[in-house]
Amino acid sequence: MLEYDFAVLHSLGLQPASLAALADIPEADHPDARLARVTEVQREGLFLHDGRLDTAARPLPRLVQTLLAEADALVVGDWVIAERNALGETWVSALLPRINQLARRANDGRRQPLASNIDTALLVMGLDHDFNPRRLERYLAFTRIAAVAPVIVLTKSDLADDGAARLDELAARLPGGTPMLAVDARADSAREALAPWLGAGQTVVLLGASGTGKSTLTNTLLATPAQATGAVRAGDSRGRHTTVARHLFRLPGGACLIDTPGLRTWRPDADEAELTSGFDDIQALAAHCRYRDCQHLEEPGCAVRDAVPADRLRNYHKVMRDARQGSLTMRERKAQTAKWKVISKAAKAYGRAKRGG
Ligand SMILES: Nc1nc2c(ncn2[C@@H]2O[C@H](COP(=O)(O)OP(=O)(O)OP(=O)(O)O)[C@@H](O)[C@H]2O)c(=O)[nH]1
Ligand SMILES: [Zn+2]
Repeated sequence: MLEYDFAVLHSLGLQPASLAALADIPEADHPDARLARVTEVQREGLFLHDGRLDTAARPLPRLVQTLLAEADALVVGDWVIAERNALGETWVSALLPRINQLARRANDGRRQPLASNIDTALLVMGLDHDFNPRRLERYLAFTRIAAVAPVIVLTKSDLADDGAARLDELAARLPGGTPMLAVDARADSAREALAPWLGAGQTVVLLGASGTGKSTLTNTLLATPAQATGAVRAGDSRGRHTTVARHLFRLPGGACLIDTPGLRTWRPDADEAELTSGFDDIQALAAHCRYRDCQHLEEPGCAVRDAVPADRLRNYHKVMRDARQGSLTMRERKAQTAKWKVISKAAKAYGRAKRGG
């Protein structure tokens, strides 16, 4: 059985639940096997961290195939079993079951896994002109489906005159219980406000539209209080982010921050039924609609339409439309692939016939 130092791996975000399946993974029995976390994924290879060392590695082809069969792939945040061979190469042989995962549906309908094993998603939105409760509502539904705990982070509190009113508006509109805070993303106080979710071994992601302050917040979180004083920091704040260009990196307080292209603004990989479960008030009311397949549009006897605020219902319909569009292109793509298979078979047969004749 594979040996590991839990304290060291925990500092990289390992949770006991990830280890539950270890006994069932044959690769873990290999004498050279060790546990590591995927910190970056590139086209050809990836980077792993084992709590002490950063190593370039590649997944074994059979692992790639197994995952591919389920439209899956290794992502940043995964816990894996890796082995170093006599040539000094590191190969990933197995993937530990994920606690959760954020995946998105690309425009062509393909599923694109993005990041895994996340404790908290910081949903970032500006209190300035970017303020958009509907978008936040969708993000909340998405994180709920992915089983990732959300925290709403409203940036640019220093720029908003009516910040308090907007906070009240959100509190009235959104399901209760979601932590919500307003910050100036540039200030040390933002780091202090987020401290409860940034303890050692916690893994967080930042989700939000462009320009909402994710990079600014990242730089603030990366700065230790001593560094964060004076003009020095203001000058190199951008540079600091780029020099730590790992997609999973550790914050001074010991949390892991995943920042991966494509994760920042994201359309989830979920079907209509799953998305409905993200709007649990609508789901509960739908049981009382006259028609089982009620879309909550014009149908008579709809229990949802009267009870749910119009704006929230419109938002729900938008999410459903997007989901349907995604699955449509998915079907089209499958049809396309099937057609290509037939064509290439025909082409091969034609080639054989020609060579034969
Ligand atoms: N005054 C003020 N400005 C902020 C705050 N947060 C971000 N900004 C500014 O808003 C602009 C955009 O912030 P970024 O951090 O680059 O936004 P982003 O979310 O990383 O944007 P993308 O990289 O496009 O995804 C920058 O000029 C920041 O300085 C804030 O809390 N207060
Ligand atoms: Zn209905």
